[in-house]
Amino acid sequence: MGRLIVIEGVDSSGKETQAKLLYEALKKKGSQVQLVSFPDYESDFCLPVKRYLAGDLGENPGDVNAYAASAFYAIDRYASFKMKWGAFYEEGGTIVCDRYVTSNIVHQAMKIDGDKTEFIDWLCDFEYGRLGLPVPDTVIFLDMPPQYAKMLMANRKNKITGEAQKDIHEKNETYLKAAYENALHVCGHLGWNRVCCAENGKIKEITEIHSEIVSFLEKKLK
Ligand SMILES: Nc1ncnc2c1ncn2[C@@H]1O[C@H](COP(=O)(O)OP(=O)(O)OP(=O)(O)O)[C@@H](O)[C@H]1O
Ligand SMILES: Cc1cn([C@H]2C[C@H](O)[C@@H](COP(=O)(O)O)O2)c(=O)[nH]c1=O
Repeated sequence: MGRLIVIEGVDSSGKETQAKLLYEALKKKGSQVQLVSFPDYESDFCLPVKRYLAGDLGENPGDVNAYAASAFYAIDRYASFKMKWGAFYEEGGTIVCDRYVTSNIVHQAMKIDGDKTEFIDWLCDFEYGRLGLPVPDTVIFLDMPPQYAKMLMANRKNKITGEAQKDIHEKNETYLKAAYENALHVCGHLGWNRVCCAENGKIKEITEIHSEIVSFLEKKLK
């Protein structure tokens, strides 16, 4: 088996940026490494996710319950594993993943009122246990508080349509704040590795965050 490193965080926290930099750094060091990203918008298996995010099942994220929405994302993930990176991982390759099952834990578990343990247990059993997706070796949580993520999101294009329009999660500030609060909670609870992305009232430089991730991994993988 290989190694699975997940970069997690709320919307526009810098995951894609940091996952790419980490992938390039590992490749430069000679690792056998593949960069993977979820949702896999290029895949046909992603259609239910795209339609959910476009609001075809309701404009409010809560219009699709946590179990149904998680299943959409899980199908997309399963297809990606089978078709794009499972064999590489099983032969010992390193996967750097921009979002993973952990995104369902951040963005779907928050739809459950009160204690989320039962849902998270169900989800982990479903995706890791029943679907057979690998459990991450390391989850790096980019802690970008919502006020800063909002600034980074402002000028970005929609990843599905390439236009300015936001998806149903991105345009719902209440949802984004609740997702962040839930992320902080599960990060502590599930032993994810938190990297602070803002300090003294401003967002840290991309290179500074990257260096922190690299030095953390160097210590962990020693
Ligand atoms: N530390 C940073 N400082 C300034 N700009 C940043 C920083 N990190 C990322 N950005 C910029 O913010 C935007 C969002 O970054 P990125 O796409 O990496 O986030 P993301 O978490 O992958 O987003 P999404 O949740 O939509 O997948 C991009 O335009 C990126 O260049
Ligand atoms: C993989 C995955 C994602 N989500 C959520 C998180 C975001 O709000 C959207 C789309 O992601 P993007 O990176 O901003 O394009 O979907 C989720 O709820 N569950 C998942 O497994």
